[in-house]
Amino acid sequence: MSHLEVVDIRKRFGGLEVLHGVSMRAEMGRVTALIGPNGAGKSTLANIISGYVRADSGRVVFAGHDLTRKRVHQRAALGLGRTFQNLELFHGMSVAENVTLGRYRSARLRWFTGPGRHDAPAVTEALRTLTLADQRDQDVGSLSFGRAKMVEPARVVVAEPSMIVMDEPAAGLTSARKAAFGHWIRGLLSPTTGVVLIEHDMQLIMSVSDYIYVLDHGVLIADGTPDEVRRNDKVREAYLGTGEEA
Ligand SMILES: Nc1ncnc2c1ncn2[C@@H]1O[C@H](COP(=O)(O)OP(=O)(O)OP(=O)(O)O)[C@@H](O)[C@H]1O
Repeated sequence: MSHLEVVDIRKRFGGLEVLHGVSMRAEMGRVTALIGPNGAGKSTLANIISGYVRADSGRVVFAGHDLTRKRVHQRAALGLGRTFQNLELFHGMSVAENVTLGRYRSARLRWFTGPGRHDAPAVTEALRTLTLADQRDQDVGSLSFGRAKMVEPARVVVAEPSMIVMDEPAAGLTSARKAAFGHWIRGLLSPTTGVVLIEHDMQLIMSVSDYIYVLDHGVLIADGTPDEVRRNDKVREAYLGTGEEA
């Protein structure tokens, strides 16, 4: 009952049909990846799951709740977390302050976190596991790109979500940082926590994912284990068309 499911989602922006009836399912304790060439509709689907964009039709169901008509904060309160493709950090505030803001996204936790509680155990733990502990009091604006990229996932996990949708969290990272981040993602998993990962880096995807959905031009062209997807001819074709290898 506690999985995330999207059922027959359709979305059109003006004359452009971006999602043509997409269905997928993400289980707790697993990394479920959503991959596909540029413009395939991955971020649009993430926005529909988290409530930033409304689908034209179809349903989003999480932990037995129909989220389709629920607002972003209601979805967050039910345990749905989301990282964004573009860094949305508050310059002029410290790393710890930026991360602490994530606690306020969750109505469930609001009572436990007063202003100035940058030392909440969840904040300290997120900073430690994402190697930001030494930078906790620095202005986020002074961080290197690689470290700044870790602030958003830290901000999301401190809300203690049970399903975390990550939109290209590793884009632009060095391969060493990507590998460490993949390890961190696996460490998030538990019987009550799952991850949906949108990512272009095939090495990262193949190493961290339990199950993969492949979207191309708004249509799911394949799904399966990393091995099944790697061997799929339609997937190879979609990626070879963009010059990338599956
Ligand atoms: N708000 C919008 N208005 C109009 N068109 C949009 C809007 N958002 C997305 N699109 C279009 O929808 C299509 C899918 O975009 P989307 O960002 O979901 O793809 P994506 O798979 O996440 O791509 P990428 O991997 O490049 O991030 C693209 O053609 C994009 O231009």
